[in-house]
Amino acid sequence: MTTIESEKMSNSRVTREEALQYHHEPTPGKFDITPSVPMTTQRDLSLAYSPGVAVPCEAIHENPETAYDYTNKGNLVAVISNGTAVLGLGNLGALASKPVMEGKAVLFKRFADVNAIDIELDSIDVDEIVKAVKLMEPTFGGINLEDIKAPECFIIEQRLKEEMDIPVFHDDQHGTAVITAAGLLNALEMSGKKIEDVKIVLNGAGAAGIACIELVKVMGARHENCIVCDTKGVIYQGRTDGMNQWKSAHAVKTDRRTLEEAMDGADVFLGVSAKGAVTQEMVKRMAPDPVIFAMANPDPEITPEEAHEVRPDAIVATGRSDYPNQVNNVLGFPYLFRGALDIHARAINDEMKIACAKALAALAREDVPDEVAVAYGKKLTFGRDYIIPTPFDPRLIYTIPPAVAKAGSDSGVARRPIIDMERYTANLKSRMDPTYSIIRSLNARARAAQATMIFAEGDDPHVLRAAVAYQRGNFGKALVVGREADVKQKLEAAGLGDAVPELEVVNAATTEHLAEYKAFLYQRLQRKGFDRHDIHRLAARDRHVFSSLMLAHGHGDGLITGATRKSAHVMDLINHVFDAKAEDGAVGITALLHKGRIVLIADTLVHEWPDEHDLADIAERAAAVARSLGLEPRVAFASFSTFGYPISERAEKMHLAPDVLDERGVDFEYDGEMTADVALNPDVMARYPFCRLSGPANILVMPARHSASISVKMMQELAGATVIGPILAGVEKPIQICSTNSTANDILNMAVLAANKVGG
Ligand SMILES: NC(=O)C1=CN([C@@H]2O[C@H](COP(=O)(O)OP(=O)(O)OC[C@H]3O[C@@H](n4cnc5c(N)ncnc54)[C@H](OP(=O)(O)O)[C@@H]3O)[C@@H](O)[C@H]2O)C=CC1
Ligand SMILES: CC(=O)C(=O)O
Ligand SMILES: [Mg+2]
Repeated sequence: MTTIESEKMSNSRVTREEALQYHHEPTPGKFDITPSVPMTTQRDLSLAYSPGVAVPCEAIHENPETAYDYTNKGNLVAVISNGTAVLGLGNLGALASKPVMEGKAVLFKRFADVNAIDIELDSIDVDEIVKAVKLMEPTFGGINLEDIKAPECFIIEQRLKEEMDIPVFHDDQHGTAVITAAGLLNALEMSGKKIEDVKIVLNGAGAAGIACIELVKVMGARHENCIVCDTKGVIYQGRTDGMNQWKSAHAVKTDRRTLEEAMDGADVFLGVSAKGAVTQEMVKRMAPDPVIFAMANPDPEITPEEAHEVRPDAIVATGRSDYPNQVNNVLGFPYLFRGALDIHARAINDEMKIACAKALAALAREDVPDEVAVAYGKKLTFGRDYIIPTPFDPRLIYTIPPAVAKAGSDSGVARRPIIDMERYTANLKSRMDPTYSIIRSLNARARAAQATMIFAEGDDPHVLRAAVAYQRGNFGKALVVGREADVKQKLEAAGLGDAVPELEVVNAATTEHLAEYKAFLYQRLQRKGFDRHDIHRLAARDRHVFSSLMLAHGHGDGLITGATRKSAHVMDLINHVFDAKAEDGAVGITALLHKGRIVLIADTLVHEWPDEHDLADIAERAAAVARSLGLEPRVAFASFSTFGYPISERAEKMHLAPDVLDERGVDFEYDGEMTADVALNPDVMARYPFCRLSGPANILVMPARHSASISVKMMQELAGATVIGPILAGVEKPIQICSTNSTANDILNMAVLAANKVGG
């Protein structure tokens, strides 16, 4: 299987139902707004609203620049569309463009920590749109125009730039042009050609097309070497049909009239037009080592498979995330605005765009760090399948905005230039939520493991959704335990009828291995009061036991269960097949993800009331799990007392546990006992200068299972923390016990964790 095939398979199975469900749950749409200040007391109310709010109002009235200090203006961008060119889908109107605009807003946040709000304007009148956007100037630090069709977009952007004192940036024009320029620089280097010499064909003379060809010409491409086409074919000198001033500027003297003729001998094809606009016949006519950027969304002008079939020597890029070489403005707009906002820019000018393109091109040539390779499940090296950085590259956030900010400062559009670039870069690094990269690494490792996962509870719709997602996400094979008719009916009811033929159902009543399983179980339980009748009942009728038997016999690599029954009960059943008790060394560890932090809580599942030796065992197991997640462990033995005060019989074991680890000579940091605030808050920890932890704890070993479990549930319910686990460590095979209120996504996360254990 080629890289392209495997890469495409891993992500492309997005069904209509999945896309609609993604947009519907947990709440309709793709983002929420949360306050960043306390808003609980009467005093908070007095500060946030009347009378306190009057003070910043007057300050801003006196000095408008202080709006950047006292409001969210400086980190707020409006994503504005009228829906006249929604991706390559055409004029869907303002309302139907909202999912794309919400999506762009989420990408701003995810990739560059820029707050963005979508605004859909129900108008095709240029004057009306200009007026509406201009009136919003006080609110925003920048304006990102999106999916507004040409030629109106050119007039709207130009007028707004002239009339507004904040950056106005039409992403489809300049975002696309910047990324195209970056990709093209590298692709031409690969094919050993010079931009001054190459023959370029551009298909699509709209927002994206005109901006791309202009930037490519600024970079050195010669006017006479560039042929631009639209729906009417080649834009030649003297053409009158379907023309406008922006197209006319790129008309050339030529006899060629069709795209097919234009492609004859071309070195580069740039497509920002529509699905399927390019045929294999056209591609065949291109020059050796052709560069093909088929960037129409959601479907390209020609797929990489089609292009490579007839031209194995082609360097191919698309706008999609499921092929190598994603030339998409997502690599630009988050970082261009981050850099622009951070210097309180008045505009995003050409210097900033060129700096962005050059920085992107340079980043793709750099050695790709292992963490990126792990996240993508393969080593990326500068070459035909890697001419541009991948959108999830964590280096983008601290590489591109500094280049943009510097260019903005040097070219005079900064209200507040960055003085200390090193410090700025360090701030950008710490700005991004580290939990993203951990989750991505877990996913990548799970994909590499290709584990066959047993989903024990095939009668539960959440479990079925997770099993389908596991398989469609290319993590491996999902085996669902249940009755075929029942699984089919539940899948259909969940809107996943098309997944029925994909999932393998294992029915205990009809499996060929039942006799083997029963013999194994009888061997284990015969001296524990179980007769052959009991064994049959357990093996054939209890899906937790049956699934555990499958796992024990290697008929699956990992087991996911517990979504329908209480975990303690499920643990008892699993213990019939595996040695997963406290005395066997089993430990339950739950990961809490909240506000960019990951904290492991242990033991949330197995030890009811551990003594100091058990606590030391738990710490060791948790430290190993932390390392497998890429965290350097810092263990705190949590208590209601800190370093011996107040004295209490209940806290004594927490006080003694570090001594046990001292004796064992372990290779990670630990200390205690201490309260949760000492463990987690560096300022409070600083009151105990002798504390041996070098930073806030990322593992809290709890005094008992009840306190561990209560803490997790409180963080989940009160703080909205994401919970992964409990991860069952210290058991021979990967088993994950979900909770009864798990969502399909929680269950999928558990399967990913189990697959990570299979991968080692
Ligand atoms: N990968 C990326 O990052 C980006 C990709 N795009 C994609 O580029 C495409 C165009 O977007 P945008 O410029 O905003 O839209 P516009 O509506 O502004 O322009 C569309 C242009 O494409 C031309 N066109 C449409 N269909 C064909 C066809 N079959 N053959 C030749 N030309 C055609 C139109 O011709 P005419 O003038 O004759 O009507 C027009 O010139 C979309 O598919 C969009 O998804 C856009 C931005 C970023
Ligand atoms: C990517 C993008 O902005 C588009 O296709 O319109
Ligand atoms: Mg767009």
